[in-house]
Amino acid sequence: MVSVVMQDDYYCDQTHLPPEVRPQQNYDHPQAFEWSLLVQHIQALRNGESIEMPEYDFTLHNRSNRTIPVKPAPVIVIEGLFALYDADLCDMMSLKIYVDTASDIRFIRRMQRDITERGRSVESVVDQYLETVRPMHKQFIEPTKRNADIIIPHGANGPAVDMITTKVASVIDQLKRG
Ligand SMILES: Nc1ncnc2c1ncn2[C@@H]1O[C@H](COP(=O)(O)OP(=O)(O)O)[C@@H](O)[C@H]1O
Ligand SMILES: Nc1ccn([C@@H]2O[C@H](COP(=O)(O)O)[C@@H](O)[C@H]2O)c(=O)n1
Repeated sequence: MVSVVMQDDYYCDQTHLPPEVRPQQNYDHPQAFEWSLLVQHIQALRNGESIEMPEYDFTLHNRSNRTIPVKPAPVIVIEGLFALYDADLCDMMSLKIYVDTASDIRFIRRMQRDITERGRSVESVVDQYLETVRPMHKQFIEPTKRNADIIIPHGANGPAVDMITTKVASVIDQLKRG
């Protein structure tokens, strides 16, 4: 019923870069992503074709050598920091949602996640946050709020989820009626 495409998995392949250089890249700039492949994959899913989504390994700062098969479905969810950035992708969306969360909460979650799941140190998370994550958020992510149909404050909450569920059900209903 739902195909989920994670934008993180479309970070550019960095096999050409020496491993010691990879951690220094700016991963919060739009150029860090392979947009053409993401757009191509969304178009394929919309045309009823399956895709092989790349798989990204944050511990290696590179794509893994596996892919994730994604089947087409009536609902396609694109989730990620830059989900509302690209105009071509936004044009294909029936519902655009920006989930807002306070910056201190984001930072705490990121610190815990990057250390437990992505092989990072406290120092590297703090350095990266100050050098790229924070300024790029202000420059590129925050403005994409303007592209949203719905802005959810304070993370997911019951009434917002109910509204989204109702809207998605109505889009599916319209599709069924043709
Ligand atoms: N609503 C929430 N309440 C508590 N912790 C959360 C919530 N959402 C995400 N987290 C935690 O924050 C961290 C980052 O979540 P993740 O899904 O990786 O975020 P991102 O949106 O950046 O991909 C994870 O450890 C996750 O468990
Ligand atoms: N090699 C990489 C690639 C990306 N990042 C950071 O991940 C963040 C996006 O992932 P979410 O799951 O939080 O959406 C982004 O802010 C990048 O800085 C990284 O650290 N290393």
